[in-house]
Amino acid sequence: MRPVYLDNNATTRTDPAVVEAMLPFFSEHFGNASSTHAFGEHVGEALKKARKQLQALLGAAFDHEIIYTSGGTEADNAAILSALETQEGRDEIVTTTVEHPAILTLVAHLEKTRGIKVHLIGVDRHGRLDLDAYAKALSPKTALVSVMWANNETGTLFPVAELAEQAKAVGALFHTDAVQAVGKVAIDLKSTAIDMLSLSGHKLHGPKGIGALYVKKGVKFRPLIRGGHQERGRRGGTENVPGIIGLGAAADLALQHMEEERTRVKALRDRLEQGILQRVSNTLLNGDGDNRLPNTANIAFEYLDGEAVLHNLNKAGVAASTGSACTSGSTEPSHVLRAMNLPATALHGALRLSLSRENTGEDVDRVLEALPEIVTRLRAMSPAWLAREGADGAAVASHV
Ligand SMILES: Cc1ncc(COP(=O)(O)O)c(C=O)c1O
Repeated sequence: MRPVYLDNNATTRTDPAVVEAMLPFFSEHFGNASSTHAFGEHVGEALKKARKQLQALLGAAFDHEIIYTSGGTEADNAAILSALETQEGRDEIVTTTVEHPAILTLVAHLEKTRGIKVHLIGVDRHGRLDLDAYAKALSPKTALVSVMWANNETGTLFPVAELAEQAKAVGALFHTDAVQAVGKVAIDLKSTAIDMLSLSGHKLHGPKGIGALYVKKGVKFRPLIRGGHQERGRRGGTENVPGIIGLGAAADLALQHMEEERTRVKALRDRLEQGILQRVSNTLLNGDGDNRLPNTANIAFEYLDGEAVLHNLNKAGVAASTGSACTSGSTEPSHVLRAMNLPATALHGALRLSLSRENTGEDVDRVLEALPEIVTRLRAMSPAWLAREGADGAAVASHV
């Protein structure tokens, strides 16, 4: 049976059209864009086109606002470290408890090694940001605010445009990790106060190992990687030409399909989610019901271990995740779900199903067929579930 892939927030399949666009740049057009001969010139032209394609997806005012990086993690690191250098006299960072480790690991390191004060803003039960705490944390000492556009585990969207306005009012720079949002939601950076934005090719059907940092015109930037004059001196090193061409092609496809795919994928996701919630008892939907990426469903099965559900789903030919790819395999509950204060009964039982434009109604049917039976079987073997049934039975008996 054809495997069903529902782990698109971890990574997506590179679109065949993207691969096709990249291929000539490994062999036929192998030149270095810095070279002045014909081999290099052709590459230079192709890179310019790719930059325009990404600019269009982001709604950036200028194509030189884009700096290519090796992915989302590098873009996040470059943004934070640059802001600390350029924002003289300011030594505080405001971010959230639910960021990706690409942000959280770095800010913890900066706190420890450089004495930077980090304000971690919390979220509520539905993953919504504590806006009062955010407003209170901002001050003339804030160098940078970094708040993700969309959460990788729950898909919850943060109101980044408004948050950026508030940051601007205190003179802080505003960065957003939009790795999960780019290609899935409409973005028009020229109409926002967002100063910097990170993205990653492999989350939007582009290749792995390529990403970008958008830096608004006029915002000072200090390179993370110093070297040659590539990227206008803002990121040294010979360009990953096939990767950049692939990212451009992926951006172009995302823009072409976004409207139509967003509606179709959301309808599939909603049917999947509702189907699970109706068929399986003691399930919790994690994340902001309305304000969410159209492709992400995060559901916790009480009294179960998400890893066991995942393992059984894998055996049924369905690939999904229990949380972020970087932390799966560890038995620790996700930091995002912990920050959301999930009940202890559900904390270990989360399953993330993330769709893409490649999924079909048949994929949804396959999960809806397999999952309820898996949960019933695992619960029948779960001491916690059986103890709960006993406890509920006792409660009903005493009530009667
Ligand atoms: C929200 C978020 N930020 C950053 C990253 C890291 O991106 P990359 O894999 O390109 O380094 C990821 C990838 O999982 C992500 O989901």
